[in-house]
Amino acid sequence: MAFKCLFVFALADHDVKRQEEYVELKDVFAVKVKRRRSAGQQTGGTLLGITLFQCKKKGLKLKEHAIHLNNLSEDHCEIWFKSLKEILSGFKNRPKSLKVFVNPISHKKEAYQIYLDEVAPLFKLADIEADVTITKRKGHALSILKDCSLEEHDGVVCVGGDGSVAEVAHGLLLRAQMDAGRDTDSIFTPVQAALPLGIIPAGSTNVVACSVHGIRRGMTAALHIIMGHHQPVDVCSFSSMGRLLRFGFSAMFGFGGRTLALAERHRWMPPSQRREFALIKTLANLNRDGEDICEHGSWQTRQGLYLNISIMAIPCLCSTAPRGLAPNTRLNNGSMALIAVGNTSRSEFIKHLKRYNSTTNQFGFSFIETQTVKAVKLRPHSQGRCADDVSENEECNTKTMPIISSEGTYPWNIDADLLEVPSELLIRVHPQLLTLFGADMEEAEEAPVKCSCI
Ligand SMILES: Nc1ncnc2c1ncn2[C@@H]1O[C@H](COP(=O)(O)OP(=O)(O)OP(=O)(O)O)[C@@H](O)[C@H]1O
Repeated sequence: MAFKCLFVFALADHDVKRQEEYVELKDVFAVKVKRRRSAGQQTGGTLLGITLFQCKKKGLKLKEHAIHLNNLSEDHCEIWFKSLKEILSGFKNRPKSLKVFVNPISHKKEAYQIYLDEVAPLFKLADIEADVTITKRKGHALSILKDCSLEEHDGVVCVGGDGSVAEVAHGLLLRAQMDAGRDTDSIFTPVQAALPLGIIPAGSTNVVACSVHGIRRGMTAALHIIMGHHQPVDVCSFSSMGRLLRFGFSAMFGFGGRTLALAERHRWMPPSQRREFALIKTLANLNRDGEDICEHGSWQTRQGLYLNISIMAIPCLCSTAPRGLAPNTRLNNGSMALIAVGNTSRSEFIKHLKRYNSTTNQFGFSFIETQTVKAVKLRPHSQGRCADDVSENEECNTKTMPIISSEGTYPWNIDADLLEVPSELLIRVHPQLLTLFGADMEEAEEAPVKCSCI
């Protein structure tokens, strides 16, 4: 639907010229009557015309752009305002009511401020009702999503980092299974989430937001929600002993799981410091886990010593891996990337890690195997493995250190969240199980490859 505007403007030499410009109404998300008011005046004021708010695209960024149409007639402005409002309210997928979860402790504790500064004013402009919960503890969003009435909402929004996004995505999907009467204590076929999920990135890595928006920007994320841009994504389910543990987007076992477990045990440290500490210490104590990996299809089996195993349903873009932790998968190609890093020397492993930051293929090593899979069963083997919190000077002795943690479980890093799993884990991909508010990254231009760390 194209909306034709005629602008008349005065040039510097006072020569008046006419110039025609077009605005497509599908790019407009709000309309307001414009009035001049004195300071403190809440109502009334001198009519100036109407203002259209357009969503403009520049590369991967979305920006708000105001177009003022001057008209001093109350009657004309009222007709225009009402007609435009009616057209805008007819656009499919644009939410009118949202359930919003804000994690106040994400990253530098700035999630609520990001919401207030960058998101809430745009929601207000677009006449979107937002029911905001500031989460009080881990699991708070999940417990609300299990019980609350979702009928009056058109979407759920999470303002936070990957841990928060994973919790809200899991909550939405779990709720859908409960509503559909699925038995999650069995290997079941899950149903899709009832509502789309919007992500306002406010964490430290934001891999889900970056994978679905291409960039980390509150305004872009908010405008994708307001405009109702839908992006279906594949989701994994993680089950052990026939029971669903959770839904998620990515999992790491071995180096990735152990680094997170160690970081979690040093929660008292500032976030970036504890991540760096855990990374260095796990590298220093680098050891190999014995694993069986069965891939789906004809269930191919691999058995051996591995340093790390990653299974990812989405590319997992972030600033430290601008092409993604799993550049060989897509948001909704119905499969997962399995990346198995076999036994090698510490220096070769570090070379592989460093390549995530560069444009060189991080998987171009003889000790790495990548596969495209629909399901994976991973069974860790009880053989020499170091505990991660050996003291700084203590040598790691694989003969005496316990294979599994004191709780008798193996640490998995599932969407940056630590999950202790007692035995074999079954990971299945479920095509397009969740809809996110975001760009179609297949159509979007490639994000520039920049690197900074490791
Ligand atoms: N009020 C709260 N106090 C403590 N933990 C909370 C609270 N609200 C939510 N959480 C939990 O905090 C965890 C981490 O949050 P989040 O992922 O948003 O931040 P982050 O760790 O800084 O970011 P990233 O995961 O991108 O590194 C989540 O698992 C979430 O469940």
